[in-house]
Amino acid sequence: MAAPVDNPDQLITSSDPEHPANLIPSLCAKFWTLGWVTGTGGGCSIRDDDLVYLAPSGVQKELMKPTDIYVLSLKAQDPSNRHQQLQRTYLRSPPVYKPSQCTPLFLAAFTRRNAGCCIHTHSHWAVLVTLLLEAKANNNSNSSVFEINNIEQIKGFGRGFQKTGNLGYHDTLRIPVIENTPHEEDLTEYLEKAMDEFPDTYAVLVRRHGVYVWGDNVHKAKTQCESLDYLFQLAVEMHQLGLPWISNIPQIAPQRT
Ligand SMILES: CSC[C@@H](O)[C@@H](O)C(=O)COP(=O)(O)O
Ligand SMILES: [Zn+2]
Repeated sequence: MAAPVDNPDQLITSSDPEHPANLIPSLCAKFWTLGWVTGTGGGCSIRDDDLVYLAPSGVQKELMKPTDIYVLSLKAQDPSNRHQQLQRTYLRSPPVYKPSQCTPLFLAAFTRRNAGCCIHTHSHWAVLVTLLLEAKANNNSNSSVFEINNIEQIKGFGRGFQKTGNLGYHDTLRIPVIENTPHEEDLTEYLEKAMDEFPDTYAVLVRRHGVYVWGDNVHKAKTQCESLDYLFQLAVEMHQLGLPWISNIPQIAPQRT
């Protein structure tokens, strides 16, 4: 169990706009304008070394203040109890809320991938891609993975956990899809299974729900989430035009004189 902090509010008080307690509200306000966290859905969590900063549950994510933020110690969590968030201990809790239902999913990204930030969106494009995959499955294709290649924005993704560099233009980006569950925290075991099966993925789609995207730090989580949303929108529009997501186009050798 983490030692109690003398003044818990110190953990969320800073004039630095990059402090997680300031950054979570400002990022969520930006994400709201993109339709990623409207109607209280979606959210974002940041890890700074051992400290994890989390939003409350069921609040308008774009109107949050630093004083609404929860803080917990990662190493103080009981791994056998990580899905039962009512028994989780927090270093700092706001007086009137419950912590986000997404907490165990964010913690999975922090503990299993050493992520520094995890974003959950309810983006229409993410949901539509999972619906298209579901519809395609009726035509005998695999509905549990989204695949796309030969699109420039794929270069916005890291190669994978503990690997250096980014994917290349001709690489295939693969994002696993898990089925939705009535309660958000029950997604955790399926998200963890998808992480095991796709060790290099930085995202997991949730059917008819949205997507979880993480990165080594806030910058990487945000830019990967933006790249992914761009690709999901493109994929939906490609489908409407009858264009395939996977194409076998020839690699052009660079002409250097
Ligand atoms: C519109 S309710 C959405 C929630 O059930 C959940 O999916 C979600 O993304 C946000 O959960 P929250 O507990 O408010 O952080
Ligand atoms: Zn959600």
